[in-house]
Amino acid sequence: MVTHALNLIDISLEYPDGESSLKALDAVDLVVGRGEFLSLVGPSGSGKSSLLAVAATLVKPTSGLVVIDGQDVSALKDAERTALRRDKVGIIFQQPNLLPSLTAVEQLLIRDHLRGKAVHEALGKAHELLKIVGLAASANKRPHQLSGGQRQRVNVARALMGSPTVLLVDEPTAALDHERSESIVRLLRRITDEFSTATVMVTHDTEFLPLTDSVTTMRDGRISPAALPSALPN
Ligand SMILES: Nc1ncnc2c1ncn2[C@@H]1O[C@H](COP(=O)(O)OP(=O)(O)OP(=O)(O)O)[C@@H](O)[C@H]1O
Repeated sequence: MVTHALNLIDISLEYPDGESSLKALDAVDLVVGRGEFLSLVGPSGSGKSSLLAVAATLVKPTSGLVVIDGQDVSALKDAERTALRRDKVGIIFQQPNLLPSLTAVEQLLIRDHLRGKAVHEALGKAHELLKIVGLAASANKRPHQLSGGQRQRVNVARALMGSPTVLLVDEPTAALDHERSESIVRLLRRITDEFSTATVMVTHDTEFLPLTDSVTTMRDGRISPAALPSALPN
């Protein structure tokens, strides 16, 4: 049996809303394999960020299964889920959220440092990743010395430090101009190919969709039927 990197099965997510509840996700199924780059589009409020949060194991679904690398996340204790997230999931948010006082390479090392791991082990990897994202010459620069696009590249490199199987990306180009946006999406394409990550990118930039392998459309908390292959014209 093929194990998919990310498998969401019949996921529903309800948020309390006064007396009743709001269904942010409604019976969503999603499968992403290693080396696959999927883009997630849909109107504001359709559930894209909620879906990423559930896939990232940051939010527990009301019902349904999240399976990462063959492991059913709902069966895990809190500490085990945190460990799975750390080891298997890379998350790239819209805003890089870099620490102002740290250099680019230190941004990549801080996680291992906080976990009490010897930083010298990670140093080689951090420099290698900065090279991959095109920042070899900027390893010792602090965020204010970097452009918006360069900061987002540090963000991408940082997400790769844990060698994730699943890479979840929430609107990585929202704060960037056209040229920098395209180069970030091209970088995510290259990373997906080179590291065989299962990459899911929420985006409003429809012009970059051809750089991804497939497009999934959400509407009112559901995967829109138009995005299903069976609904496409023959
Ligand atoms: N923490 C929360 N508590 C209550 N309702 C929420 C919460 N987060 C999201 N929602 C609601 O869930 C629905 C889906 O929101 P979500 O942020 O997932 O949509 P989205 O497609 O990512 O939107 P956008 O493109 O604007 O970021 C919306 O109706 C939203 O108001």
